[in-house]
Amino acid sequence: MSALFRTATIRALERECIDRLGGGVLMERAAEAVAEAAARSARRLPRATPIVALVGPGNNGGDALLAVSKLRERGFPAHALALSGTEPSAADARAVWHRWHARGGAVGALDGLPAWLERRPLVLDGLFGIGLGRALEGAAAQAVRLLDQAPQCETIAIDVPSGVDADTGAIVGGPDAPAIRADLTVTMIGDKPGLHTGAALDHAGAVLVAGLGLAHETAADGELFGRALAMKLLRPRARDSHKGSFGSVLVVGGAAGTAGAALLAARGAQAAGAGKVFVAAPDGPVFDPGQPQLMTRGFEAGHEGIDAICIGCGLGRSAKAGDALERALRSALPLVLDADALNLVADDPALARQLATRAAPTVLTPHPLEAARLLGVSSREIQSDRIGHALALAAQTGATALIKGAGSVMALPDGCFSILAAGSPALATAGTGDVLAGVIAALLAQRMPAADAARLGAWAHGSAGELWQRSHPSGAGLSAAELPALVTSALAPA
Ligand SMILES: NC(=O)C1=CN([C@@H]2O[C@H](COP(=O)(O)OP(=O)(O)OC[C@H]3O[C@@H](n4cnc5c(N)ncnc54)[C@H](OP(=O)(O)O)[C@@H]3O)[C@@H](O)[C@H]2O)[C@@H](O)CC1
Ligand SMILES: Nc1ncnc2c1ncn2[C@@H]1O[C@H](COP(=O)(O)OP(=O)(O)O)[C@@H](O)[C@H]1O
Ligand SMILES: [K+]
Repeated sequence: MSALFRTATIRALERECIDRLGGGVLMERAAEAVAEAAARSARRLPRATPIVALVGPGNNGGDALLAVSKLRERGFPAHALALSGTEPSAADARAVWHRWHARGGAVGALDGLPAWLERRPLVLDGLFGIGLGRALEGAAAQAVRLLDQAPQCETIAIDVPSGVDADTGAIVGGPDAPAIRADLTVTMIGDKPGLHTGAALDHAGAVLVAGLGLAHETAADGELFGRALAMKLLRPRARDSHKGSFGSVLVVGGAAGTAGAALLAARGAQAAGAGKVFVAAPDGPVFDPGQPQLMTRGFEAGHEGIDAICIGCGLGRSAKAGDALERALRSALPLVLDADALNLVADDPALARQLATRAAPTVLTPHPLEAARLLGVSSREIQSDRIGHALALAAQTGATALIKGAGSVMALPDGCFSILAAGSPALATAGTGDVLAGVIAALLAQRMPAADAARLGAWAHGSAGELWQRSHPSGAGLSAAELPALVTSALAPA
């Protein structure tokens, strides 16, 4: 499934369903999905592994308590530890709470968790879901810290790992605030953007969507772009083709000291299938001894014969660089703006105006700090809402905006967004972004629309990182120069 739903949409779907079916039905289904997932995990774990559910004050806690009840009916040793000893205020959770107590069920206090952790339980996190309104504190925060020190305990988060914002993927209260680290998140009704980008990637684990019987694909707010969608965009190379069929990319960048950045972009362009690749560098021609087919162009030369421009990698911020950017923005060619091209735009309102009025396809590929400069905020603010800021950047510039980093986000000026479901921390090394800029330019040169080029390019790049990590499990040591060959593999039709 690829549809992503914001909390407000989930709430609307939930209300619609409750109006139709009455309260309690969705919680029944949600708890069944959690119990099923927990039973599957428990069967893999040593016999008699206890299951301990952390029960919060809202309906997330209701899901957890009802799941415990269902697991006990199936014979599993499941137990509940509640954040509060008083009945929940949320109606559905309160009904579950009363039924549980009426049947003589016991609920322990959350401060009993340390004794349970000695028995390596399977933990169900039902502290908070989409109703989390502020940072975890008190006993809930303490429980999360204890679990962090017990990584050997498998954890299943109910709906959202407690502490994670379901819309943004940021930790509520900031990067150092407490949040559950789950092995699996069973998320209700539909998938959530906040499970797939930024900090959430270290908290959600695998994501299992429990649709609860609601049909709602048309209500989606965004898209999770993975292999299935990527494969649909791939076209086989025509047999009757020649190098002119696949477009010519001009890479503008590679000033003295950072020539490699432009050469990496050029390698990326070639790896993604460009017919011809040219490099124009401000301080004289640059060469890639391993890639003799790359051609050079004078820095001031025009754009004749070029189908897409990739500008900014190692470009520097000289007056000459600014002039080249002005010429590229003025051209009617598809354009990728990366690195110093983005910094130049951030510093110069005239260039920013030119970008905003550009009609030809334009893709911006900022990392969070570059995005921050363009939007006049801090990179911490960008990371606190990567999707919101990608949308703001697309709206401000009229371009396709790709905010890179774990769970890259692509946004369009019309308000659509995609999260790229591919990537690896192996890519966190200098020069990998240059390769990506070249890859996207090559797809543009092959006449792919900007949104498709950005999504497919970023997906292939992320998948290349994953491919590398498969044979290098530590994820350390990838050199950007190795990446293009892996991008080519990722772009192979299934
Ligand atoms: N209704 C249904 O049928 C279905 C519901 N579903 C389930 O319901 C979940 C949503 O339930 P929910 O709206 O009750 O919110 P939830 O996340 O449990 O927390 C809200 C409570 O926490 C409190 N609170 C918040 N932050 C806090 C903090 N930092 N520290 C302390 N307290 C804090 C807040 O109190 P307040 O902010 O008012 O003080 C309130 O009491 C959803 O994620 C899914 O699991 C689905 O299964 C589908 C079917
Ligand atoms: N932890 C990570 N997880 C996934 N992708 C990452 C991670 N860190 C970096 N990347 C990817 O690596 C690339 C780095 O680009 P960038 O920061 O522009 O580097 P450079 O300018 O050195 O080329 C981006 O595509 C980014 O998405
Ligand atoms: K939870």
